[in-house]
Amino acid sequence: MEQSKAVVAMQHISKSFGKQQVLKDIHLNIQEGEIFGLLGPSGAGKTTLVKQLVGLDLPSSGEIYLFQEKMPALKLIERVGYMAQSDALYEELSAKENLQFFASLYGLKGKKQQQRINEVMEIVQLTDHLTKLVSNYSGGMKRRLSLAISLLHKPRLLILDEPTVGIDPVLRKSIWKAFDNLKKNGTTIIVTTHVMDEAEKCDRLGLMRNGSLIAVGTPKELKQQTNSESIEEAFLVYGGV
Ligand SMILES: Nc1ncnc2c1ncn2[C@@H]1O[C@H](COP(=O)(O)OP(=O)(O)OP(=O)(O)O)[C@@H](O)[C@H]1O
Repeated sequence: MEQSKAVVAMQHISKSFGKQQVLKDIHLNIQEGEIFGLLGPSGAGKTTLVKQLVGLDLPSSGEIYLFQEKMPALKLIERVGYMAQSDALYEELSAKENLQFFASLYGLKGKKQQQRINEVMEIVQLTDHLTKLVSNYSGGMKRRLSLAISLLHKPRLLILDEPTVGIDPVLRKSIWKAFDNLKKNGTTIIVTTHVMDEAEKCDRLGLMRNGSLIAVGTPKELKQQTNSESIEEAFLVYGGV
């Protein structure tokens, strides 16, 4: 795959915490407008990998380029939207106040801010709960609010760590529809997931196990190469289980 135009290029990324090597020589390019899924069991290193991508942590070795610029680079922040695995919300504030706070960090003010807040809340179907205190939100609602916040500044690259945990299948479907719409506008999306039906919706998947990327390909390719009926089965074949 062509590296020069890649939105994300990871070269020989390794990460250790003390003696534990958590990422092992990861090499991966992701192109503009792709929905790329990172799939792997708990502890495989998915969160650690996306943290290196957004610059929340530095790899022990290797290089990361976003939009052909070497990370870490502060100016890339405005092009990247990140939704962490645990919600970083102000519980004592309303959803609207949370959105206003994050929007102002991105320099969104006045009418434009209000308009964008309405747009992102519509995407996640929380419009009717705009003024509710976050402490009164359900777990799934908090996930959706976090997603709305990550969309506020219209990032070109969206990195989502298990965005649909605690969200029921109907809403999950509508959120994936929103991802498809963002993709159509050229947004690149990286999503970590445990959910197999979500994995099937990705353009390409990276299968992670024990800190290594053991296979990369479209869901169809991964199944064909392993003679598998499902991604789950393909994963087990690649993992040698
Ligand atoms: N700050 C840290 N210090 C020490 N070890 C860490 C740290 N962060 C992650 N690890 C270790 O790195 C390994 C990978 O963790 P990571 O959270 O990346 O996995 P994951 O694939 O995202 O798992 P899950 O699906 O459960 O979120 C685990 O063994 C974890 O304990």
